[in-house]
Amino acid sequence: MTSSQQHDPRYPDGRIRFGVFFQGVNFHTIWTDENSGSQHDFESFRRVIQTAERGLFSAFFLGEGLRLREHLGRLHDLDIAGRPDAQTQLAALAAVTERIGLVATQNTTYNDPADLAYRLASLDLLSEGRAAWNIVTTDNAWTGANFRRGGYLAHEHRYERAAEFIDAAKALWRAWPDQHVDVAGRHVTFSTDRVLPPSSQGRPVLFQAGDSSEGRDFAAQHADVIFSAHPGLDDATTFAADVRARLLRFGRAENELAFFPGQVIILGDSATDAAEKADWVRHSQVTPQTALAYLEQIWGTDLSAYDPDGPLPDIDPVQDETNETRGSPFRAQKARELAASWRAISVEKKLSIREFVIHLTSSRGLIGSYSEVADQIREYTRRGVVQGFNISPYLVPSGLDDIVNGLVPELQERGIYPTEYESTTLREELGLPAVEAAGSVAALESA
Ligand SMILES: Cc1cc2nc3c(=O)[nH]c(=O)nc-3n(C[C@H](O)[C@H](O)[C@H](O)COP(=O)(O)O)c2cc1C
Repeated sequence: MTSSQQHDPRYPDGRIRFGVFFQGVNFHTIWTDENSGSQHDFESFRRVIQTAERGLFSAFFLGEGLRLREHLGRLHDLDIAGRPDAQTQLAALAAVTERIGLVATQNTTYNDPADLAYRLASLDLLSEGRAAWNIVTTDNAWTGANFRRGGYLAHEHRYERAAEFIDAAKALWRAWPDQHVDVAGRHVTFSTDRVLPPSSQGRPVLFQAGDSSEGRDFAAQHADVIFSAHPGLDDATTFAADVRARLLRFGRAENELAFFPGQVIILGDSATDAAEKADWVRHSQVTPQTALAYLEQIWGTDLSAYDPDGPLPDIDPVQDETNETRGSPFRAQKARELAASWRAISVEKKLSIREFVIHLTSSRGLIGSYSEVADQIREYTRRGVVQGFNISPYLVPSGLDDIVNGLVPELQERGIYPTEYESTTLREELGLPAVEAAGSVAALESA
């Protein structure tokens, strides 16, 4: 493709789509701001989703965080303090919207496929073809502690189970009107009938979020959309090339999988205005206590005696897994290495604990005036490396207002954003291929 081309020919409509993303457990949303709503109130989510729909967003997307982060008996100060169950919330939101997609993140490690497939099919049917499932394998034992099977699965077994799980769910979704499904795999075993007809989009759209080689293979084999943590232009380009090579290996076309990285967008009337806002956002997200809690995930020990405006701790992490922050994705043996590299960066850049955590967690994002950010987004559509951004608002419920009121019109003027909803189902809205008709496969043989 030459730079004179308007967009990548593999994606003829050349448009970007937006989703709005609520992280599972995080300190991204500034719930402490006086203009923020409550993370329990329907009203917060109603306002966000209706603003997103006014801005023609493709999807409202919930991450899954079934436990709060806890370290040495203390909860993280800015983590959201629990949120209503995803499918209940999305079912309620389906009733106050008409076109926007509804995405629930649900893990394959602790759920059971017949039950989850049924619940997702219910949301899909009741929302008239707007449901999607973001498939994750979830890497921590603390989530497992919520479930009867408990515990934790090693990485390779998580993806082995995920593959059986998705095959079983797809078999159930196809088994209409009157087919019986028997599954007898290593991880998944059940015998049941499908009880619901397919929705107008056939089955829920499948997103996937997992970044390891196994995770990328899983997406290349099974997903319709990959939700990535690679939002920067160059990073997104390298990531897309890697995953497209995998798609070809699994016999799928390069454009059969849409790329939707998470993204942060901070807008201002001028570049300076946006930079000032970004600075305020980052200092609001990373409070002194959050900065210490962030380091405690790696150091594995109480750092409350350290000054957040002083240097990083010169002690080594306590390499005892029982001290790990519950929910931390880091394994203890990597902590010492990571701590040494963080210390080196902070010394080189002369950063205090708090400034270092801000530096580490804020390297991403599209920040600028409305027209600058619209031009940056045009570059993504030219390269064809992302088909959408899953935008995390830093304020709820007002965080999408400037995007919908100011950025969307700029993108529409450039011809790179929809000007209306063109379809009634999420699958069509995202330009994804149709799924095979229900009833086409009798049953899944033992996996
Ligand atoms: C962009 C992105 C978003 C994710 N969101 C969630 C989430 O909301 N809930 C969750 O339990 N795991 C989430 N995960 C983590 C995955 O479940 C997975 O456990 C983790 O990435 C490890 O898998 P991997 O080794 O393939 O990367 C997310 C991962 C990525 C890359």
